[in-house]
Order: sequence, then structure tokens, then C-alpha cells
Amino acid sequence: MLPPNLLINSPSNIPILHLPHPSPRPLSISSIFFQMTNPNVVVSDTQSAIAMAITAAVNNSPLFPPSPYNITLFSRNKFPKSIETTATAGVGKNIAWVEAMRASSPTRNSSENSEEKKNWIMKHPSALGMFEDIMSAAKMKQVVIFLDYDGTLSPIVQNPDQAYMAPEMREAVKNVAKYFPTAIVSGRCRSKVYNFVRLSELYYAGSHGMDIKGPSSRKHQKRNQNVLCQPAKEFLPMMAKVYEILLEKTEGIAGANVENNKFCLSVHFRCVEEQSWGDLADRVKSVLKDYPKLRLTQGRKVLEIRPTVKWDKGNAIEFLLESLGYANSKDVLPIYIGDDRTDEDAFRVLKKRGQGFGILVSKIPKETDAIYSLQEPFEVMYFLQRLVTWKRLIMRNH
Ligand SMILES: O=P(O)(O)OC[C@H]1O[C@H](O[C@H]2O[C@H](CO)[C@@H](O)[C@H](O)[C@H]2O)[C@H](O)[C@@H](O)[C@@H]1O
Repeated sequence: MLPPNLLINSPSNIPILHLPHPSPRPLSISSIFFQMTNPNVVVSDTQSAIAMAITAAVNNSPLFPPSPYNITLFSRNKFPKSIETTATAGVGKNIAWVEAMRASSPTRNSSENSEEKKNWIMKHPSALGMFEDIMSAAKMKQVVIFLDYDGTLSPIVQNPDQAYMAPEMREAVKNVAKYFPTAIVSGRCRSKVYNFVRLSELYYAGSHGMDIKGPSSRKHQKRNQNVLCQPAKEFLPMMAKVYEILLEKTEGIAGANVENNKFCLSVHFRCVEEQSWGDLADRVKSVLKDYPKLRLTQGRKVLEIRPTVKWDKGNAIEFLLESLGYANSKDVLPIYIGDDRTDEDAFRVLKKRGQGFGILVSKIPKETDAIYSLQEPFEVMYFLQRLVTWKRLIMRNH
């Protein structure tokens, strides 16, 4: 049993486990439960005897089903300032590019229990563990959901054409969209990501936000939802031409795959031998020399060629919030879930607005502007399902 002096009842009758100093906040039992069912357990200070007592009590408590994970205690005052420095790619410097390509989807083994991982999770706690906190901020507000696709709704796979979404995930997204305006914000072209998701009630922002469209289902086409935004339209002929050139230029590199995402182009190197990465980067850069209005960025084992227009996923979510009538509103709570560098633009916008929550999907520590984290698409699905249950409960009680 839990030590009785640590248990108090919250207004909602959920027992709260009060951790005294140095733990800065109370943790609800259910939040600890969710932290137990995934490896991101954040409890208290390693040195604290009381924390040890809590751990022992929680581990033996009949309130919790057996967990495959151990509760780990660690100190909040051990946060490093920065976990991982983002690689900066020096244009023209082959080595720097290869380093950046390596860092774009690190494969290094980050053990679940490494000190680095634990510190990172303290800094960006699990959105499942903090679900109640997130939802208490959502009370009386319109929640708007933004979802990245690859690595967030679908697992990362070798062949980009086979990045399918699980039927359970589709069901979760479909249910979320019944209660909250929901948008898919992807690096893929809009038609391609639509073909994977196939839910006509959603907003879609393809090509890293450069191609936005409101729901196509008639039922959802209210006046303010009939949106369309293509800020880089004039680049279309150029992108089509550069796509052809890139196909030709990268032909000799085994495993290289060029994807036409309409307003941007993706050169995948996931299946390219590492010794050829430098060569691939050189070939891509040599093409771009003739196109100064295009720029090169990176995603997960992918080089992305985009127009130099100042428009990214951050602009896309601002545009969508404005289209929904929440430009300067305090009554909205945007939640953005994504796994990639390009999602950082959206996290930054939320941070700047001081509104809503960015949730980074990552198993490994990354420098991020997101507040919370989830480990993998499976946890994203679980989070979405909980959101729906929460909303249904609220509606039932009113
Ligand atoms: O913004 P997103 O929806 O996350 O799209 C970003 C890129 O995702 C895709 O590539 C990534 O996923 C592939 C499939 O799992 C994987 O093979 C690749 O290595 C990843 O980079 C997509 O193919 C790209 O076009 C998107 O730009």
C-alpha cells in the first residue's frame, strides 16, 4: 500500500501522490501508472529516502498491474543544458554534410535507462504521463489537433511508398476529428499523404505546409473550412524540372530514391551505403547551384529541396488556426505531434504563441522546442484515444 501520509484526494477524487521537495509537482496515481506502462518514469530524486519509499510502495501496490518496466528515480537538478547539438551543415563541405546526414536520423543506441535519456525525459515528459495536466489546460478551450504523418502516424520504413498507417491508428484519427478540428501536416505532397490517411474530414497541409486544403467531405465544408493555400505556386514548373534532373543525376547511386512532393523534392538515402552519402550530397548540391531560388534541408535520412519562400510547417499551423477563427484567440489549445526537424518550426510557433503543446515523437534524446514527448506512433495512437475518451466523458457530464 502507498504510505497514507503521501496520499491526498484531488477534487476529481483521483488520489494524488505528493512528493515533497525536491520534486516540484504532485503526480497523480494515473500519471505514474502511464509512466509505468512506458519506460519514461519520472518520479523523484535519487537521493531522497522518501522517493525510495514511494518506489517500493508503488511497485508493490495492488493499484497497479504488473509493469514490464522498472521505476527509475533520478534527480531533477541533473538536467543538462543541451542534450544533443543539432548538426549544422556547412555548404560545400562534404564532411560536414555527411555528418549532418548521419545526425538526421541517428541510429546510435540510446539505452532506455541511460542517464542522458532519463534527463531528457525529465525535460520533455511523456504526454501520456502528463495527460491530465494537458487536459486541465484544455478546459473551456477549443482543442485543435495537428499531426505529422511519417514517424508520427506511421512507423518509419525503408520504402516511402509503403509507409502505411495501421487501421487502429486511422480509427483513432477519425474519432479525434469527430470532436476536434484535425489537420495532417506533412512533408509529402498533399495527394500522397491523403492516399495514406484517406479521411476526407481532415485538413491537409502537404509539402511541408506549402499546399493546404480544408476538408473535402461535404459534411465538413462549413464556410470557414473551405481553405486553400499554395504560397509557392510559381515554383511548380521549376520543381518539376529539378525533379527530372535529380532523377538523372542520382541514377548511378544504388538505393537513392527521389520523391516528387510537388512543392518540394525528397532525395532519400536510407537505402544508400554510407560511403556514398558524400557523393549523393555533392550531386544534389551540384544541381542546386543552377537554382539559387531553391534550398536544401534535411529530414530523417532524406535531403529535401524546397523553394526559398519563407513558409514552413509553423506558418501552416498559423494559417490553419486563422482559418478556423483562432488567429488571436485565447480560447484555443493547439496540440502538434511530430517527429522530425521540420516539425520544430511548428513547435516554435506554439512556444512563441505561449499557447498549446508541442509533442515530439522520439525514442532518443533530441534538442527540441516541444514540451512533451511520446516514444513512437503506438503511443501517439494511445494519446489520441485518450483524448477522445476525455472528450466523451466531458460531454456525458454536461
Ligand atoms: O512531414 P512528414 O509527414 O514526416 O514527412 C517527412 C518525409 O517523410 C517521408 O520520409 C520519411 O519516411 C519514410 C517512410 O517511413 C522513410 O523511408 C524516410 O527515410 C523518411 O525520411 C517521405 O517519404 C518524405 O517525402 C517526407 O518529406
